[in-house]
Amino acid sequence: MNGTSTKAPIASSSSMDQDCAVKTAAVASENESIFRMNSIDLAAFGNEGYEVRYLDEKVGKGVFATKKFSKGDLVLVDSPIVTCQFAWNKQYKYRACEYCLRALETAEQNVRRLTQNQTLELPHPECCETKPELHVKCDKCPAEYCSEDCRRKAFDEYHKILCYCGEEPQEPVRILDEYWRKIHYPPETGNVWLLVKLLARIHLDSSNTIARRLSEFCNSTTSDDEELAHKSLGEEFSVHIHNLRELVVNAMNYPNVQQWLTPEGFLKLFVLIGRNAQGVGTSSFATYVEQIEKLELHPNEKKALLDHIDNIYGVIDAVVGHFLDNEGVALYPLQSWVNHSCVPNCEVKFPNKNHVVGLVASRDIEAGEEIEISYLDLADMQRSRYSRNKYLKEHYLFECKCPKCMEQINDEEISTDEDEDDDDEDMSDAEAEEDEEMNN
Ligand SMILES: C[S@@+](CC[C@H](N)C(=O)[O-])C[C@H]1O[C@@H](n2cnc3c(N)ncnc32)[C@H](O)[C@@H]1O
Repeated sequence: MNGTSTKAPIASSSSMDQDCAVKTAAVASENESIFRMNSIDLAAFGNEGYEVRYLDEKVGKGVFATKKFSKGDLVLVDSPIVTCQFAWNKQYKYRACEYCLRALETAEQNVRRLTQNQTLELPHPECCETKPELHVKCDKCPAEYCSEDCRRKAFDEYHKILCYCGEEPQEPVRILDEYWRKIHYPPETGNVWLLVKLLARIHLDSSNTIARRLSEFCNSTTSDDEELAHKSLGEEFSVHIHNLRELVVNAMNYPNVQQWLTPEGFLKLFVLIGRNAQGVGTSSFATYVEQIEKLELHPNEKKALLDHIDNIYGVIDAVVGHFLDNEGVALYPLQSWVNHSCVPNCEVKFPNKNHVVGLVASRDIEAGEEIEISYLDLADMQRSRYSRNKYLKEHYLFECKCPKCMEQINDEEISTDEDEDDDDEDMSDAEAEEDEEMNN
């Protein structure tokens, strides 16, 4: 799922056989030795409001409402296995909790940085939810956390083996970080750190729970009928994938993760993340604005306040454009089973202002309907059917059959200008260096 957007639907829920609920799915393809899907007790993932069903070989699993939801209801909440901030977002000093991505700047610090105006003042400071008094740092590296709880969880789950432990430029994880930034320019949609953190978690997890969970994600690099191949299998990526693997091997060469360090295993893990990860976004200013909107003030005062906020957004737009939030990516055990539609019934939100994801009904949903989100961001959703599906095929290995795509099925097969920008995440070394210099 892209950026801070989401994923969208599958076959329209109405066309789905509502009796197709299979509570236990064994859907491994024979040759997927590394990631063989175990039998999953899908019923175990049920909840009061939804259940997970196995649909068919092509689509795999999906999540279905078991009760009626009204527009605005929170349908599902999930916490990730791993989260990481985008490399460039961090490089540009967007301060977020290393564990949960909660914004660490106060709203005022946030707008001062984004507007490059160090004298800007925000009224009603009580509306800022940032709690600097709770923030803690790693003893050895620059990692910052929103609370002692996040610091401890990060340390136990992965940080004890990923901490920079100093500023040595030859540190394998630093080299990997620099290489990633050189080949992956904003807007970022993924991060090799998610993969590294995942390997660290597997290495440190004596109960093998993480490795088992990994086997539950769809992970093949081609579609079932082998007609569609993931974009990262393309020739233009082969050198980068080769180099990234070597750098990850240097950093993470632990005996119990070897199966994911072979060329085949690494590629599968890379594609697994691409097909299943969800963008996460947090912002202390946006949270502040939400609280401001709830204030009960005299109408004139409220209007003046909202005008002031509008002006600030205008300046931010002129200075940093859309590069507004702390942004990153996370891998969710349950939310990643929600399929895509170009006319989704749920929106992805972050109700706790951190990496906890919530799906909120964007319209009324009937019991039995499939829960669907959009894997495309708002701008991409406006593209032609051809453009939307080009992206979905290359990144998610399916062609969308949602009502909107079916309605547009006879439209001319034309791409929009944005298609040409599809590879904008890939940057030449020269561009990256130039940008890094600007940043320093
Ligand atoms: C994040 S996973 C969603 C859950 C997935 N169905 C599973 O079984 O784990 C994304 C993958 O689900 C499948 N998928 C999602 N939406 C789909 C749709 N509208 N039509 C067909 N396949 C879809 C694609 O294989 C895609 O790469």
